[in-house]
Amino acid sequence: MTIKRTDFPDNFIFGVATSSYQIEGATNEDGRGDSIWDTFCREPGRIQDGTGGDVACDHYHLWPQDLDLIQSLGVDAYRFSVAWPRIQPDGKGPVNQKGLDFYERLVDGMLERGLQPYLTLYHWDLPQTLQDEGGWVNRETAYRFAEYARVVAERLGGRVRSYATLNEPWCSSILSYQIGEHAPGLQDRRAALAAAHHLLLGHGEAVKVMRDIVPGSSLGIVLNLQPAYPASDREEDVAAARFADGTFNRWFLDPIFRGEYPADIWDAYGEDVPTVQDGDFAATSQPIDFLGVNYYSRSVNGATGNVRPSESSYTHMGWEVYPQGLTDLLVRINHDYTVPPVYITENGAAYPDELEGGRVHDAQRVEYFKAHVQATSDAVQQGVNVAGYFAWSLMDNFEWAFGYSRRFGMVYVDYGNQQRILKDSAKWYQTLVTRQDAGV
Ligand SMILES: OC[C@@H]1[C@@H](O)[C@H](O)[C@@H](O)c2[nH]c(CCc3ccccc3)c[n+]21
Repeated sequence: MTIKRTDFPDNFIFGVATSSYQIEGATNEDGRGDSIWDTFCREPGRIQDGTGGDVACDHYHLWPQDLDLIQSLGVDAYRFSVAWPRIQPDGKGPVNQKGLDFYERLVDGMLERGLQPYLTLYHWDLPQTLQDEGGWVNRETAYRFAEYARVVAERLGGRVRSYATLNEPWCSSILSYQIGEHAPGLQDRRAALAAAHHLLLGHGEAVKVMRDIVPGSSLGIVLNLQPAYPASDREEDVAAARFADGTFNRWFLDPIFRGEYPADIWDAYGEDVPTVQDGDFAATSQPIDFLGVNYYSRSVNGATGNVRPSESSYTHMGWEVYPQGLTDLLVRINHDYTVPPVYITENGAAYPDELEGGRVHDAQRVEYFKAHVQATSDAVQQGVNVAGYFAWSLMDNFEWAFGYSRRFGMVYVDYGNQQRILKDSAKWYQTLVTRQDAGV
């Protein structure tokens, strides 16, 4: 039975998602300051294809046509992010009015087209000047973030009703300061855990500030959550899965929804645990109006490392296609935590798309979306309050350390001429969200 729009509540939101650094380009235009990703991309070897976000999808100039494209898909909402370095080129102090003007025009463009703006304040493009002072490892950055949030909310508050503070603090801390694959590319677990704490503190401080400026708006945070399954029921495999669940998921869910770090992981981290000051957990765990969940895949954990089930299929990122993991994850967080309405703020897959006669037959991506939209519906049927689903991504874009070598878009981007071409998956999504028979 093919999933249909009517399998969801009438007020369920379907959308598409992007982020500033991945699509905008124009990195030196209208007063924008350097971000840590501009710096990172200039460091040889950091990006697989040696590229950066200087041009990307040239969305900074092509945004009217891109909003037309989004509107043509028939979606209800558009999840985008604001580039902090466009708003405060030095990360603090003077505000760049041209940067605010751009996002004001962009948001007005969404509203004129009947698209609900879902704004993310921080999707990884930290102003370089703040990194020069320690970045998220420096507790002060949390307060600079709250000041930035104030500036954005004061300008856009009358138009935007939904704000996510952070996109994936796990990526902005562990992947960036411990694993080192993302900017600023450090490998220091103590630094990473300090960064994670200050990101969550910044989230809390920003929510506090925004409650007064945009009363009645929906404030939340977006987490990448990855359900962890033991490779077998052997004790050491079960322990490995619990540790993975702890470092990936509970290390962020607990301070937000319980006002504490999980004790098992806190103990495992030993000397590397962050300095927690009085009042920090009151900030990190203050009430929010939604939780954004970015889901792509699961992990299967064994005592000697992750396992790749041979019977599964894998995306171009090497991630297992496992839609059941989305249902399991949503049911689990709904059971283990007192959560507000949940949005799937990102879900999608990269495949090596081929442009053939002006079309892209991305059958695997269509199947991926069908299965995961179905998995979302299954969670709703099991009582989880899921309020929306955003496909990652609207269009192919800069895929961080993979550069342009991975295509996640439901719309193909020919970077040679910046043409946008709807893939079959965009057409499938259009039939789903516009309630036509999803006969495809
Ligand atoms: O990789 C695809 C997308 C990125 O383009 C988005 O900017 C970012 O929000 C995003 N997050 C994830 C999941 C993060 C993850 C990290 C480590 C392991 C598995 C998944 C996938 N994506």
